[in-house]
Amino acid sequence: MAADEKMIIMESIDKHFGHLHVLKDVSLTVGTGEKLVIIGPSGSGKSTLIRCINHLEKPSKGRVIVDGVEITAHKAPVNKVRQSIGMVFQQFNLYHHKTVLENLTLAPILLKGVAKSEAEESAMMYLDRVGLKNKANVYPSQLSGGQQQRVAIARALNMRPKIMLFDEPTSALDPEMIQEVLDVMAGLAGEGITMVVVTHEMGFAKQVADRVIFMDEGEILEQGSPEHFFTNPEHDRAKLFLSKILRS
Ligand SMILES: Nc1ncnc2c1ncn2[C@@H]1O[C@H](COP(=O)(O)OP(=O)(O)OP(=O)(O)O)[C@@H](O)[C@H]1O
Repeated sequence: MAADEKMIIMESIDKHFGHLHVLKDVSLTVGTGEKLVIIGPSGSGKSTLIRCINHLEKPSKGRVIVDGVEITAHKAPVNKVRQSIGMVFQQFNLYHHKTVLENLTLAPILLKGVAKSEAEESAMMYLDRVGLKNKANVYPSQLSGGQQQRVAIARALNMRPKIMLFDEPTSALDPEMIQEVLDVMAGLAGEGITMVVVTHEMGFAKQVADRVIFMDEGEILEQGSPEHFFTNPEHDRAKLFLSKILRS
C-alpha cells in the first residue's frame, strides 16, 4: 500500500444544525491504514465530523470521498460505501433480542448475502479476537458494558470493513472496563485497518495514533504526531484543553 494513498478525503465541510454552525470549512484526509485520533472540548464538532464520514450526517456543504467514492454526490451508493465502514458508538447499540453470535452474523447475511455458516465461522474468529468466544450464545443483557462494547467491535469487524470509526467508545463504560476495550482497539490498530477515533482517552491517543487532531468550535485548530502535539501544543486553547483533561 502506498503511504500517500487516501482512504478518506473531506473537502471544505460545513455543517449547520439550524442556526448552529457546527463544522466550519473543515478539510481532512486520512491515509490508508492511518490511525487518526480526534480530540477536543465537548460540542466542538468531533462526533458530527466523524458521522460525516459514513453519511450519518450529511454535510451542508463540501465533499466527502471514501475509498474513491464521493458519498456526498447526488445518488451516491451510500449504503454500499457504508458496508465498508464499521462504526462503534458510545452506546453499544446491540440487538438485545438476538444472541451475541446473531448480532455478529445478521448484517453480513442480510446485507452482503454471506452464507450463514461462513458468517458464523468468521463471527467466532472475531469473538475470539475480542476474548468473548465463550459468550457466543448469550444475550447482550448477560454481559458487562465492556463486554458489550467488545461485541460491538467484533460485530463491526465481521462486515470486513476497510475503515473503523469509533465515537467515544469508552465514555459510557465503568472505569474498570475501559482498558479492556482500549486493548482490543489497540490490537486492531496493529493490523493495518484505517481507524478514526474520537476519544477523551489521551493515553490511547499517545499509544496508538499516527496523528492527533484537535478540534475547537467546529474547526481543526491543530494537528500533528502525538509526540509533537502532547509535548508541544501550539494553540492556547489546545494547551488549556490538555491541562484540564490531563489533570482530570
Ligand atoms: N442532530 C443535531 N441537531 C442539533 N444540534 C446538534 C445535533 N447534533 C449535534 N448538535 C450540536 O452540534 C454541536 C457539536 O456537537 P458534536 O456532538 O459534534 O460535538 P462533540 O465535539 O462530539 O461533543 P461531545 O464531546 O460532547 O460528544 C453541539 O452544540 C451539539 O449540540
